[in-house]
Amino acid sequence: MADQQARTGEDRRPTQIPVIRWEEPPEGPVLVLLDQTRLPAEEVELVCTDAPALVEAIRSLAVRGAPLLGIAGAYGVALAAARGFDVAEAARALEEARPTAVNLSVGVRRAQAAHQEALAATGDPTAGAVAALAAARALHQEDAVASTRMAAHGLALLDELLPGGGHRILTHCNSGSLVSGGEGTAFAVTLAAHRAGRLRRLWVDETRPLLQGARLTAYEAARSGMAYTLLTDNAAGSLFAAGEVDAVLIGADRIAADGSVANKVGSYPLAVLARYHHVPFIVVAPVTTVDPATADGASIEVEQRPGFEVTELSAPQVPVAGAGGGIPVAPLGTQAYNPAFDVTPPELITAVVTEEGVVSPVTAEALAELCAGQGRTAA
Ligand SMILES: CSC[C@H]1O[C@H](OP(=O)(O)O)[C@H](O)[C@@H]1O
Repeated sequence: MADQQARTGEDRRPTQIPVIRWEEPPEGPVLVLLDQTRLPAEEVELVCTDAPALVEAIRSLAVRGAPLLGIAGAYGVALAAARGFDVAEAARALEEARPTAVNLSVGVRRAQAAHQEALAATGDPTAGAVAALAAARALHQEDAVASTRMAAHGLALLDELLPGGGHRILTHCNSGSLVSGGEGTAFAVTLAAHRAGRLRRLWVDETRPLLQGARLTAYEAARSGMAYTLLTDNAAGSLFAAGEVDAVLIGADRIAADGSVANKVGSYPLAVLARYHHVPFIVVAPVTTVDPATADGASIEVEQRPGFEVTELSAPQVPVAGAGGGIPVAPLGTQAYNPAFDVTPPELITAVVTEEGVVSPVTAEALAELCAGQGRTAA
């Protein structure tokens, strides 16, 4: 059935994509971002010289994905400090740019704390700026290491749950290098399975409305050479019914203290399908995505995005047509419901894979122990 549609990647470029970098040209430090709204058609870089520009890049999803938002937020604080802007104001604006991914505030607060500590110790704004940049670089590097470790833990879990190899993995949204300082979270596990010769196929949900799957995961899968097949979000159910899915792997934007997981909208229905069809549903995320201060799923703020993202098909090269500049696919004036995320309860999650290991079953106690190991508690 699907074999003839299976693609083997045509592009052999490195799988590690330079999504973010700090540069110090003569005119002053800048943050350079790969503009993910232009992918896969164009690889265009954005140059941010201040926090407001970075806030806009975050809001438009030019830079996106929980771990990368944390890294970008930390660099944003460093940029404000290095250019002499109000660091507290920049930190506040960055944290408020998108509410659901906890990593954003974790990254911002880590760089801001480093800045404040150095400034208090020396009274020297340059020392503060240097400390904020060091914190951002450290977070960037830590995330790369975490990505490698999550990939190893995740592959070992797949091999344990699915003996015999030839894994057929379904993923939703995008969780590769485009969300990470390394090769990503859930996608990094599929990459590890591919390199080990144990990935039979990656099923890629297109992930309406912004198509992170079709535009970004397919882009990353093609670069890796793995066999992958794109599908509409609506087609996932029939794949489960046909017995074509061995496991679901997704990322996360915030994991509450009770184990509830906020991830791209469409993740919760996949968890229900996986439970009904007795398929493992695996969340892959760094420990920084676990938020001890958010008690449960109902406490997670789910970002509501503009309706035009649903009522229009947008593409950079499309001349302005609808309110959002895209091609209307609904009558003008149509109201749309557009939550960016949904929440999956812990009882539907087989395991959470982090750089510290696998949590299964997903319990508040196990997550609390994980966070305590990194000195992060609800207080
Ligand atoms: C592994 S973090 C990636 C995570 O972020 C995505 O959201 P967005 O594209 O809106 O930033 C999605 O929830 C992914 O699972």
